[in-house]
This record gives sequence, C-alpha cells and structure tokens, in this order.
Amino acid sequence: MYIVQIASECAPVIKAGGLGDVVYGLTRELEIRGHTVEIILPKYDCMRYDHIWGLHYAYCDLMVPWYGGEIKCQVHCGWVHGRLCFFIEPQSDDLFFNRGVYYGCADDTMRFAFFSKAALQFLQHTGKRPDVLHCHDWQTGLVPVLLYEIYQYHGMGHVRVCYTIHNFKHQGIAGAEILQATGLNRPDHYFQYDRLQDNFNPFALNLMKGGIVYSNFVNTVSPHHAWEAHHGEFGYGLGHTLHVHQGKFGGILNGIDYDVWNPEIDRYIPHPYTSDDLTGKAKNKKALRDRLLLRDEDKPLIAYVGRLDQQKGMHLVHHAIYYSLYRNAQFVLLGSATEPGINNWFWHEKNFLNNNPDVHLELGFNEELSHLIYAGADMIVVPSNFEPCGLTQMIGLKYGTVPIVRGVGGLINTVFDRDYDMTHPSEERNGYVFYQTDNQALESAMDRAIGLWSYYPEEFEKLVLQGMSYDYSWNHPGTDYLAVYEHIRHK
Ligand SMILES: Nc1ncnc2c1ncn2[C@@H]1O[C@H](COP(=O)(O)OP(=O)(O)O[C@H]2O[C@H](CO)[C@@H](O)[C@H](O)[C@H]2O)[C@@H](O)[C@H]1O
Repeated sequence: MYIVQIASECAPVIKAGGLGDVVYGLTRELEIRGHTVEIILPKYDCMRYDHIWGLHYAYCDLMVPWYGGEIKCQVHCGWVHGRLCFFIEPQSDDLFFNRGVYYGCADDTMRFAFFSKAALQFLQHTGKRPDVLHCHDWQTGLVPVLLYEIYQYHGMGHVRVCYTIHNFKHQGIAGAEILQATGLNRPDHYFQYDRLQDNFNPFALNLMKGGIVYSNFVNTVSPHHAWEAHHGEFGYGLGHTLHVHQGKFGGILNGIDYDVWNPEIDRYIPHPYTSDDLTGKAKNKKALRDRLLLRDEDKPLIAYVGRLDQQKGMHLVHHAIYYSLYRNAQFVLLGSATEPGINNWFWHEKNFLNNNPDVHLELGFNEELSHLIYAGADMIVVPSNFEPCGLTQMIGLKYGTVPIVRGVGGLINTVFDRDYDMTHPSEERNGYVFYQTDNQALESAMDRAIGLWSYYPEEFEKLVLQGMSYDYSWNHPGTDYLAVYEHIRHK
C-alpha cells in the first residue's frame, strides 16, 4: 500500500510532544511491513536540521492557490532517520513557518490551512496518488475537506483519508476567511452544523470537526479515550459530532518505537541494560544524579517528563515534587510550558528549590536528557487531567521505571495497579493508579510506590520486571492501522 502522512510534527526533526513520536514510529512500522510511506511536513526555520540526511529540492516553484492569487513554494526532500520526508517552504511575506516556533502564533489556523492546501497541491502536481492519506490533529483537519470538495475532481478521486486525533482540546477555531483563502469559498455550505460550523460558536469554523466529518475513518489514540471523547467531557464539544459519526470512529492505542526507546540500544544513555541485568540502570541513576548535581544517597528517584500544560495536571505535578521531598525521595522534572502563567510558576519553583540537593527542575526541551531520566529514575508520575494515550508511561515501562498515573484515557489502557487492579493477575500488574484529582489521591499512590521501594526492594524489582515485559511497540497498533487502511480503501 502507498500511504502519505500529512502532519505538523515528525520526531526527532520536528517534535513538540507525542504527535512527533507517533508520526515517526508508525511510519517506520508500516515500512517494515513492506508498505511505501512518505511524510509531508512544513519546513520550519526552527526544526532540527541536524536530523535530516540528504536535504535537496524535490519540486521547485509549486504554485499554491491562495486568496484568488498564488503563493510560490519550494518543496524539499530528505531522510529523517530513514523516513522519506517532504518539507514545504512557502515563499511569501507571511513567513508562515519562519517564526522560531512550531505553534502559538495568532494566525496558526491560517498557517496550517495553507500547509494543508499546499500538501494537496503538491500531491496533485507531482502525480502522487496514495491509497491512503493519514492526517493528524486540527492542523491537517482541512485536508479531507479540500480533498473531497476540490481535489477529488483533479485526479485524486480514489484517495482515502484516515484522521487521527491526538488532542481534542485544540480544534483549530477559525473565521470565514479560511474559506476564501483556501478556495473553498461558499460560506453558506460550510457554516452548517453537519459540516464545519463549530458546535458552540455558530460564527466560527472548526477545522477538527471538518476532519471528523469528511474523513473515511477517524480515531483517537486509545480505546478508553475514544469512549471518554464520545460520551464524556473530553471531546471538548465534539461529542455529538463523534456520535453522529460513530460508525467510523474508534480508538487505536499508540505504540512506542523500540528502536528509539529501548535501554538495550539507547545511544543517549551511558549504561545500556536489559531486564536480565539491571546493574546498568543503577549506573544510569548515578549518572543522572551526577549530571544534575543531585546528592548520591540511597533514595528513590521520581521523575516527570512532559509538556507543562493544564492537561498534564500541573497542581499534581507540583505537589509530587514537594511530596517526594517530604518522603525523603528525590525528584527530577523535565518540561517546558507555552503558557506564560505556568512558565513563570515553574521558574519560580526552580529558583526556590535551586539549592536543594534532592530536586532538579529542567525547564526546556531536551530530547537527550529525557532518555537519561527515563533510564535513571525509579518511578515516573503522570497525573494528567486528561490523556488521550500518553507515551511517557509506556517509555517508563520499557526502561523499568514504574509509572504512577491518574486513571484516565490511555493511562487506563496501559498501567495496571499493583495492589488494586481487578482485571489483571498480580504477575501482570505494572504500576500504580489513582483516580481523583486531589493531593491525597496522588499521595496514596506515591506512598505505596515509595513504601515498596523502601521496605520491599525485591517486590519492587519484580514490579519493574513485570513492566519491562510488556510489549507496547508499534507491532499491535501497526496491525490495527493497516486494518483501517484496508477497510477504507475498499469502501
Ligand atoms: N521538555 C521535554 N524535553 C524532552 N522531551 C519531552 C519534553 N516534553 C515532552 N517530551 C517528550 O514528548 C513526548 C510526550 O508524549 P505525550 O504522550 O506526553 O504527548 P503529548 O501530550 O505531547 O501529545 C498528545 O499526543 C500523544 C501522541 O498521540 C498522546 O500520547 C498524548 O496523550 C497527547 O496528549 C514524549 O516522548 C516525551 O519524552
């Protein structure tokens, strides 16, 4: 099969969070199974060019219709750790992707509407006719709309779309000018409840809703979150749209790429290890302490790695730091915030805790350090308010780092409480789960984890090994996505 992914991220060249990991990891898995996969991305000025091999021009002077005129684009092509990527570079005064950031601009909907249009224009002009287009999140929600309304009449009639939602909170709320810019026009047609009109603001367009309505298949990234989005509050207003389209909506659990996230072969950690011999993990713990200037004492080391965002349960992350110190444990945090309030808060905490030898807050994005943290920590906390899938608990499991998670979304599908899980026998349990959002709930789970580490180290190691034996690779999800592709291809 010939599959083209259209996305705003692909790790490690463009990575703001988990979306990048998924685009890369799924592509690799599909290729291993013999399928042809290409990835179309924006050419951001701030992406990691050191991760692209053989960057060259693939298509010069691609003219993309825009507001009745055209914007000239250069399309570059190169390999990101073996994956073939096309990078679209618009040449206009808008400087859509030359902003020094991936997201967070006032005209984000315009930037990614342009990208969606340019990606289709590129496919059409180069005669590329994939069986399936795989689009991700609101940034590419317009792709199936444009395909169905315009490009299917330009030789792309047989192309099918799979649309994956990684985060319902950000939906791409836009004004009518998007229709004019992209050539869709006809506001009367699109401002309809059963098309792109936002479910709550009748004067706004919702790009993610467009993706849901116009795609051949829609999924989010875990079965439990699919249920939550459809029936609960986590669809952020799109629950009814999912209900209308429930026949083509499901949940497919993410995988992680065991070529990237694997303590046996991880080139970012100084001491590789396997579940047969965990001495390397202890050495990595020491290396992590040395690097972050933490004192070397017989204490458990607890970590948080992730975006600093309300989604991730910031008040509980904050409490986890102080509760760890109170329990005589150490804490390492690696995260970055885009919201100024959260950013200031954690910078304040960092300064306040600066001289404490049991805690380190690293504020910023650091791929290499994240690997050492997964390898060196004993436990990882993921106290999210909502979590469509969550990769950090799965990475933690692979590195023998026991996850302590809140029971929501994909965390429920991947972590099974050592003491209370009712669905798995004790030898298949792999972490700790709490459900409420108050400090006591988090403490109850951390208390059990720290207690086991301190008083029953052999039992703790057993739990570590049980976690390491789980297979959260792309193997299963790869099969699931291929089944979806086959299904929509023959519709
Ligand atoms: N400061 C930092 N430095 C280095 N690395 C950092 C970092 N902050 C985060 N990361 C890395 O980014 C990834 C984050 O994974 P998450 O599952 O938390 O994704 P996120 O919430 O961004 O994405 C959304 O998409 C993913 C993928 O579908 C879903 O799993 C998730 O639930 C959903 O919210 C991990 O690889 C982590 O190590």
